[in-house]
Amino acid sequence: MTTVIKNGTIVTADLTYKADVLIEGGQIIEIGRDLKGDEVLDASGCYVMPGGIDPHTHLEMPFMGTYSSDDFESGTRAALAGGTTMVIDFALPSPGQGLMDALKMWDNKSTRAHCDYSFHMAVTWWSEQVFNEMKEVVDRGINSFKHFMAYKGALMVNDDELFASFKRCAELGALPLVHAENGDIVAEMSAKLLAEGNVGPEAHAYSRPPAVEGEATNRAIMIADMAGVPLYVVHTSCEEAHEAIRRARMQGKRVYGEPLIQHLTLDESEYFNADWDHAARRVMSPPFRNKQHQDSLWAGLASGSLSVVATDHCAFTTKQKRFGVGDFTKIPNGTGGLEDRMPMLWSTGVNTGRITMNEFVAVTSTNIAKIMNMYPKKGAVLVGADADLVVWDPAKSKTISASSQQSAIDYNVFEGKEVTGLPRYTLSRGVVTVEDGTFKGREGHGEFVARQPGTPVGRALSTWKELTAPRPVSRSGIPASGV
Ligand SMILES: NC(=O)NCCC(=O)O
Ligand SMILES: [Zn+2]
Ligand SMILES: [Zn+2]
Repeated sequence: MTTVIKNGTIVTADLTYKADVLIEGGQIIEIGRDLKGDEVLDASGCYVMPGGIDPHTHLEMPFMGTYSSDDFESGTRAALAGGTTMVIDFALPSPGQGLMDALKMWDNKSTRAHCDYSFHMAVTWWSEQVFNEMKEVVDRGINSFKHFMAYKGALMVNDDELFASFKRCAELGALPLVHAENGDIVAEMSAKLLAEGNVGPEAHAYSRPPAVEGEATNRAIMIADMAGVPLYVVHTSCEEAHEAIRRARMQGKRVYGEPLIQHLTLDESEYFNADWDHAARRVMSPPFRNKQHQDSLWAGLASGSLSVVATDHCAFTTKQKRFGVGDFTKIPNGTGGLEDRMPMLWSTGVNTGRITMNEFVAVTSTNIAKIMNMYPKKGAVLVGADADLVVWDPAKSKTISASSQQSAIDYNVFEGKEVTGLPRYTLSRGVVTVEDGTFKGREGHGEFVARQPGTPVGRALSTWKELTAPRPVSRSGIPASGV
């Protein structure tokens, strides 16, 4: 059985051209003019693009005394509805728990996925066991390790642990990721704010100013440089963090920055809303920033100093958010966005001229596939690639509303936003999962995507670090040992 996508314009990270796409066995088998297939999908007036890849989700994650409410079923359903065909979720060992043990838990949760998925492994504590298990994790096809520099007393790791883990990543050809906020300072500022009676959700933003993120981002970059490993900074939200990434990249350091669609399009005024629920629903770390920071992030996407756009989808219901009434530090941190990332970025980025269509494909899919080492299986419209595709109708509009969303939560942080640019079809390995807003996917269709260690960039950096490593100077006459 073959499927052909006809009459569309293919848009990749570097090309825009008219051609049909023929699919068989879940893969693209031919790209050309006047192709024929058993099933025909009409893409007239549409762009045919690699499906989105969200490199940062937390589905059914235990966090702050509860679990995020979207699991692999509702989360990946939401993803496909918005044109995202793959997610990379975080396997999160609790401190003291083995990595392989945590991985088993994530293997179990993910059996319900509608679309393909992969995992990052979090390093939430450090020991010989963690050191050893990192190799087993890599052998299982997980080549990226996340470190929290925030959430003191819970997930946070210190600089010595970061350095040890980053060096291990370098040895294994893996990529370290960081949540870059100075957790010590956040803890102290939070305690002071609470003591002064600043208990509402707005105090969450006061407790995590841009300097907290800029400092940690710069520190992580320098530690990664000393460990000789590339670095991926998740949810880059402000100029201070972007500035550290930009400077590092201009110095030749291999650093990637990941803004979220939330930080690009929503600002700190949300926290000053008179409705407690409205503000608390938007509590996430780092918090939303002002317009100047948003402009910085957009400029980073246009200039290439920031590499990808994610969601950090970690959705809590209003009831869960209310755990923090009277104490903002107890509001579960996180927001949703899986269904809205692609339409929101297209509407606020491509339709406004802030980024091109090709840049859109790069930051939502292709760059992610390359950085995470699964290109061109994912993130490409090429013969042999998986047929994870979105047929994108640039004229189709809707108003975002919780009442019509796939996510399990009872609100949407983008409520009321008008978007123009939506999927006509979303295909997961050749199977139509969404057609004109109707979900047709199948629970359990999603497969784990193994990612090998050793990206070209990681290998180049290792070669350079080895070439420039400190070496003893050989001198005649004086024995090196001093004897
Ligand atoms: N970002 C956030 O507030 N929640 C999810 C966990 C994390 O990524 O820090
Ligand atoms: Zn984080
Ligand atoms: Zn996250």
